[in-house]
Amino acid sequence: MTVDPRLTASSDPGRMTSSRLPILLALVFSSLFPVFSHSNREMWFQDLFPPNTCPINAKTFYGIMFDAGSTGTRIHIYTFVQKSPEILPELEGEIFESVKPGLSAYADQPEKGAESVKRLLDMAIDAVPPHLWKKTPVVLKATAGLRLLSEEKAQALLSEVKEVFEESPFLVPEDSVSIMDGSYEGILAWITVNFLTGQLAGHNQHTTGTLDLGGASTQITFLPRFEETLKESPRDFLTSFEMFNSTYKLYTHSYLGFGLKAARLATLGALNTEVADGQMFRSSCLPKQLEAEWHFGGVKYRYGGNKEGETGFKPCYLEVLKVVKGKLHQPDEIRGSSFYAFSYYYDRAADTNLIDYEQGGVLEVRDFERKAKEVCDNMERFSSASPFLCMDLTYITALLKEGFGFRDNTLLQLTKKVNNIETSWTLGATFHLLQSLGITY
Ligand SMILES: Nc1nc2c(ncn2[C@@H]2O[C@H](COP(=O)(O)OP(=O)(O)O)[C@@H](O)[C@H]2O)c(=O)[nH]1
Ligand SMILES: [Ca+2]
Repeated sequence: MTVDPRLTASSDPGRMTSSRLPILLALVFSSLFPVFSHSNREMWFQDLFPPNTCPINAKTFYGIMFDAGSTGTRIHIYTFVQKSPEILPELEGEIFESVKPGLSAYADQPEKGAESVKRLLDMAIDAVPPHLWKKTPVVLKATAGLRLLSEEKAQALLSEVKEVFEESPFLVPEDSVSIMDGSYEGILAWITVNFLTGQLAGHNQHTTGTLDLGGASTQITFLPRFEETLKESPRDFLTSFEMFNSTYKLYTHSYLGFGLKAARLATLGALNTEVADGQMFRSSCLPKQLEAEWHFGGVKYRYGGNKEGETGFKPCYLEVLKVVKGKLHQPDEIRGSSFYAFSYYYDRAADTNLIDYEQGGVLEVRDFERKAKEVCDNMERFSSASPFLCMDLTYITALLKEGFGFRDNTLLQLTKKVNNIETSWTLGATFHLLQSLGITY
């Protein structure tokens, strides 16, 4: 088990990152927790402090959310602070840590998988003060990696994790360990991003759509502005979701098997096939002389370059096109909009210096294509980073253009953190959890 440096490099593991969004949170919590309790536990030394600064009145509460992704497991420990009964709570910060590989890699050793969760949960023991353990909910939601496993193997992993939770001192709600429905993954990430950018406060909302590219699945979510989109979209792509006293009618879909790593297998012709012993999968998107092995979802694959045949962007694009062309719904409305994009969109853009690793940045769709051409047509120069770099960039280009139907000049805001909080569905999920438990002081 190793710590994923890309996820932790900027997140300063184990240390609290602070993000105060008082006005926004005031609005959020007033609707999240409509019955607001006004405590009157007065202390003799309250008079020594100016109003609202008395430390004894500051109440802190926590929410622990695990993201069991296909490539790694992550813990997000959120802290909320209510400084006085008169002021509404603030999102104080997040502690974030991750481990690799993901739970699905332990399909045949569920106890070992649960152990990786336990190690992360130990961080929460240190982060949350003992007197709040019992009031702090802990939840794990698994995504595409577990969706792709057999029901039996997935359940074995989930029940081992449940045991770890039950042995912990935290509050374990019903259904605390589960596989999340793909549509929630998109909705909750959309809630996180639009909450962190302040778009969910007030009525004049200019929300932004979100694009998440995981290892095994990919999500697109936005708030449709045109009647046409509502009429033309498949019914199961439209979901009503209530949060912060508003109802959002969102367009969202999770495409299973279209995550970056699943797409590698699909391009190699190895997805959903019985892999024969010693079978070799070749692609024009890989360096000519390459021959190697790759483990994904508990299966070993042998792959390599087109020794004799063509390599480079053109043949690679044609290969990748087969994976996406005609497979995704293309809502007209998104062609002219801009989107927030994170996860592997961010990682690959940062790997190739299209954006700064810490700051992120704004790109056009065509920037990914330009970079894909540069890498694929000079494979020797780039293959030391990852032999899959050409395939990944070409897939991202094809997914955006031919899959979703974005224009060359569609703007993508590549973001890993907003106000020091990870742009992950986990914050949206924590709001939902706190709302359902009615946790408030
Ligand atoms: N910065 C950041 N990146 C994340 C987080 N969660 C997942 N990722 C990224 O998501 C990608 C992997 O997707 P993963 O969640 O394992 O696969 P999925 O199960 O298909 O969604 C990688 O690019 C990770 O860096 C997070 O909380 N913060
Ligand atoms: Ca994910």
